[in-house]
Amino acid sequence: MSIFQRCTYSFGENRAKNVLAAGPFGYVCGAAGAGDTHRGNIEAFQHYRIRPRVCCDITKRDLSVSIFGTRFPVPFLLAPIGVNTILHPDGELGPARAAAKLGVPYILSNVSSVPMEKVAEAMGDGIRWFQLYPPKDQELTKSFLKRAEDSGFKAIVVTVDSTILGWRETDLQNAYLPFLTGQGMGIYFTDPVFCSKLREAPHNNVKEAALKALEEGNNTCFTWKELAFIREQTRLPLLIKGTTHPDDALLAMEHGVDGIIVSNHGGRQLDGAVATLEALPAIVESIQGKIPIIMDGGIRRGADILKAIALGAAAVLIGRPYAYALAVAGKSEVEEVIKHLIAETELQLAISGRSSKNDVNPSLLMKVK
Ligand SMILES: Cc1cc2nc3c(=O)[nH]c(=O)nc-3n(C[C@H](O)[C@H](O)[C@H](O)COP(=O)(O)O)c2cc1C
Ligand SMILES: CCCCCCC(=O)C(=O)O
Repeated sequence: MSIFQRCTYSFGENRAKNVLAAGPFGYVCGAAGAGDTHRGNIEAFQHYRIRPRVCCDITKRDLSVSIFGTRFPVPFLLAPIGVNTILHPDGELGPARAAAKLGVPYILSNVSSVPMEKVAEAMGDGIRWFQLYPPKDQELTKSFLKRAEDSGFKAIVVTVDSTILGWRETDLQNAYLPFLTGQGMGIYFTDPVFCSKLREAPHNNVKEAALKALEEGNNTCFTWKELAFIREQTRLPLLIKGTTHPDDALLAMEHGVDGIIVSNHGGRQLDGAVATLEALPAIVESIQGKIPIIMDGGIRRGADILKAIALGAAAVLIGRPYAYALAVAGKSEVEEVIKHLIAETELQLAISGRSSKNDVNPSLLMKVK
């Protein structure tokens, strides 16, 4: 089976491929190295099958989940995906508005093409979290965090698996790096601390400004010490995104994080890395329910969402499926993806003989491979 055929309904890669040029399509669909981890994330869901119960009252169904004291209607959020203007002119405003309309939380990428204040304005009361690629400069870190707090973002997600970019062969072949034309720079280029480091305004020399931003994000000396610094700077719930190792999950908790996102960046960073669904149980075991664990990587279907929850995830992130939809027709198509995933997950839950997310536990699954 091709991994191109698993996205919900008709929102998959194929439709995005029809509307995107080779560079942007390769960027979103591509992965690191041979793509083994990207494929592995998706295939891992086939190693588990759902074992439904019957003769259960499934008339009332509740998919809602509470994280950091906020109740979400469904157990998924939209993953941070940067540089959305390569997919659609609305950029991040498309998924942000779709998520807000349907009550699904949206995690805004640090490399958004749209400034975070504009995304916040577009979302109104919609639940939003801010994803940080910790820059080298701590003053810039503080500025990003303050802007996020002032704009009503309710949690900070620090992505820790991408202080250096992976070996992305499709992008290398296409010589494609969208940041150099200023895409994905909406937050950097509007930041006073960042702009004070430049010789001229970013829009007068886009390439130089973008290279400076990439240099900030290329933070190869980021360690637990710098995470502790971030912890001190915000009272918002703090999550790390990008671990698959139980020891790192424990270390993160010791450094005061409030949640873990088990992720390998959709296979875009370390090829050959363990699939996230396979990594999840050991992390659940190590954390012992003390803080919520969210996972992403390969979630394409309602069945995938149920399987991740059964293995201990509090919620999951939807990544590429909404990016493909954005490319096809902007906000309205992102809404369609979200609606389809909600409907499919709810039906899957019911037909499994469960009426609430709280009834979903490892007994729902059978390991088959
Ligand atoms: C085009 C693209 C851009 C991404 N940008 C970011 C980003 O800015 N920050 C981040 O933490 N993760 C980023 N990710 C990773 C996603 O948040 C998520 O971990 C991944 O897409 C999950 O894999 P899946 O899409 O195959 O389900 C990006 C992924 C893609 C496909
Ligand atoms: C400074 C980090 C740039 C990351 C680029 C966006 C991303 O996460 C991805 O393409 O994957």
